[in-house]
Amino acid sequence: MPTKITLGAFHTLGVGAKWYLTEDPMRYLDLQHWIDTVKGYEEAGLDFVFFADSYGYPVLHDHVIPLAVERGIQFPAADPTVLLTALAATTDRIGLVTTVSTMIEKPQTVARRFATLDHFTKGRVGWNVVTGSGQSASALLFGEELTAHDDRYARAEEHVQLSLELWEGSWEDDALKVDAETGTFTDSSKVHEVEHDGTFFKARGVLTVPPSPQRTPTLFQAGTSSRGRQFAADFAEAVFVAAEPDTVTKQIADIRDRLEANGRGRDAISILAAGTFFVAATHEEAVAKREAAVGRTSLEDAAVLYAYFTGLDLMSMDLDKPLAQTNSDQGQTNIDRFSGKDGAPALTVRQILEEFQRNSVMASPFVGDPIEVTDQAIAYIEATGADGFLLQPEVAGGQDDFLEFVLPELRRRGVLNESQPGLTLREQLFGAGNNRLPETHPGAAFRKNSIPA
Ligand SMILES: Cc1cc2nc3c(=O)[nH]c(=O)nc-3n(C[C@H](O)[C@H](O)[C@H](O)COP(=O)(O)O)c2cc1C
Repeated sequence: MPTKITLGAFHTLGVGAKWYLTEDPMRYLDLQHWIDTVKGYEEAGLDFVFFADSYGYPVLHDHVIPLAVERGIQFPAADPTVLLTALAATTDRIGLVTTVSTMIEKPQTVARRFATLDHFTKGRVGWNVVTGSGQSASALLFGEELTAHDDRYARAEEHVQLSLELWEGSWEDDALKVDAETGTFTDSSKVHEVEHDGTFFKARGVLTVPPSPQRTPTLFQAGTSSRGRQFAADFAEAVFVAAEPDTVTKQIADIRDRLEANGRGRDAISILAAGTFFVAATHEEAVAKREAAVGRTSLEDAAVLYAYFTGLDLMSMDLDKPLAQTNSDQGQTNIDRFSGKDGAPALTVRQILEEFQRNSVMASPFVGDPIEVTDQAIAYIEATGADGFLLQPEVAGGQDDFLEFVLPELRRRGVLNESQPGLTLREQLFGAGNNRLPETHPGAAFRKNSIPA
């Protein structure tokens, strides 16, 4: 068990899956709603809030699936990087993490935006690096061919390498002078042009944003395919996983083995398991909440959702047989999850649809009274080797239940990684003083000076 459990809250800037059960489905476009929500998380003591993002939406046979548009399934969604500046201004200790895919924008753009956000947040920003869910849609939107799954990771690798070089290698720590007497703004001998001539990107020049508190934003990652886990072990500092406990345990052990092989140390990544919580004063009330949140997802809706994550059309397959296709350039995690890999049984197409109806891409929820669920949560952390939870939103409870019932009990037991004022996000995850990438991270090799972090 980690010394302390880390907690984050998951959101998207999209309409929620069960929007029809909520009072105000459009509040996701209301800035004040997010300011109030995230302020509430900060006051409750969460370590970070995470906004998932993608340019994608459900597509089959090169066209948006009409049912996705009609029912609001992974569609529509707005851009969360724009939201982070407002949250930077209205919070002062919670970590602010969002996704930018390495498939859309160039490293130069991403590096500049996150360096700016790192200043505005005083070092509280994190970048969730993904190769992108809903890839068919975003490839079509940008007028490109769909890039093969593992090639997307090759591009992600080069993207992050160049971004790291821009963040860590452009400016020496003491390059900025701002000396009005001499009129010297920057010591030009301490600003270096980055040169890169790669397969996917080319660059010669400098990052124009002066050094920020973390330099490199805290790097998150979320794809758990085999290629994704290697990418995590190479670059990530925090990873999101979402699967049943046995699978999560194997994924975590695998990521930590790969970390060790890379010389980064088994604890170099904070692994956060996506968790859905239905908690109430009594067990029975909690079960009733869970039932109330099951929603009206039809098998057709579930198939749309599955197509979004995998590109596979389950409705065209034999419902009583296992998946007719087990490779997809769209996303491998939710195929591997059901196709008998890692010792788990292969599910039939009907069982997969039913599982997506119930839990979508998430694992089964925690359900019970506050003591039961706190015990379950701690047992989960001990069994899987995860470092904490990424709390999922739910219409009938979810994060609110967790904050009301579980958080106080975890706090009473002294197992929380209490969020501290004045720390960067990296320090929040790895302890005070760790505001910069550790020397064992590949990004450290780009530093031009030897001033310790
Ligand atoms: C908790 C969690 C959050 C995720 N957030 C995003 C996201 O914001 N954007 C995205 O494109 N993919 C996100 N993913 C990952 C995708 O589901 C998908 O696995 C990945 O983009 C494709 O890589 P893979 O083939 O290695 O799975 C998330 C996954 C998890 C478990």
